[in-house]
Amino acid sequence: MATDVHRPVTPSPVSPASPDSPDSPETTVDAGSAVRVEGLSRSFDGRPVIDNLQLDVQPGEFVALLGRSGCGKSTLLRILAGLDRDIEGTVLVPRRKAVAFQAPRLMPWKRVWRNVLLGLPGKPERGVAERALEEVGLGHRTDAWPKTLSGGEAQRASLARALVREPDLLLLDEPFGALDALTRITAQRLVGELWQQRGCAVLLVTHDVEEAVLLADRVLVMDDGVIAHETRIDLDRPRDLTDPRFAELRAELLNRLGVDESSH
Ligand SMILES: Nc1ncnc2c1ncn2[C@@H]1O[C@H](COP(=O)(O)OP(=O)(O)OP(=O)(O)O)[C@@H](O)[C@H]1O
Repeated sequence: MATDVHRPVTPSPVSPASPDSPDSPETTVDAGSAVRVEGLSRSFDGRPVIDNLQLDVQPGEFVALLGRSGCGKSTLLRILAGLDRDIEGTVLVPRRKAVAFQAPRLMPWKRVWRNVLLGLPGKPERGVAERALEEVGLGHRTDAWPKTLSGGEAQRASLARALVREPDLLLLDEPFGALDALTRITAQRLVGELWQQRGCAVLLVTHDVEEAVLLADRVLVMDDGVIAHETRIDLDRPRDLTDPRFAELRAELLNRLGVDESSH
């Protein structure tokens, strides 16, 4: 079980008053959490999108985040990634974190391996990128230009770029959203395997209830600016989509999301 794999986590705060800094007095969260969010609020133009939200993610835990469009999932993810600091409340995350978005965001003028190393501190060697690309099954495209990659390959390159950071927390914002159904299944399987091998915590934002039940230890539903519901996925891995319990959990979550299954 991946939850047995616990990496040491050095939580670091993300807040307006204290950007990532080991000296911050807010670095007092116990190392038993990969993410700790307390009283988080974020407004846009006076309209609260996140409103006094609490969240805890354990080291090595795979958490999926569902919620209707516009409920604030990506906003929460961006805050956890440290990309949005205009917040109230406390956010503690490990220093080693990485994010992958729905759009792979590769620099077209850099070869794939250089994209993978982009933004890494120091002078990482090509071999670091090669190993990560091998891990995601893209070793044969190390020297390719991004524009020659398929959608699925570009998404793998984006994942490799996240993995070279050796994250304790991997933040995924609908990483499979733009992929065709078959490529998506392969990519989901890959993420599940990488997570089990790496033992990092994952927070996956998705619209796909089945994907959430397939991959996550725990599925959260966001509504009205808070985590309104959570479902623990008590299924062994690898998960069997034909298991009646799988269907039950899927139905429960669809119900929470206000989706009528009969019209699905
Ligand atoms: N920079 C911004 N300025 C103003 N409003 C914003 C900004 N970013 C997000 N919002 C608003 O905040 C709300 C939440 O957006 P967010 O992208 O977090 O939703 P989401 O749940 O990820 O949606 P989706 O599932 O459609 O991707 C939306 O109403 C959006 O318009």
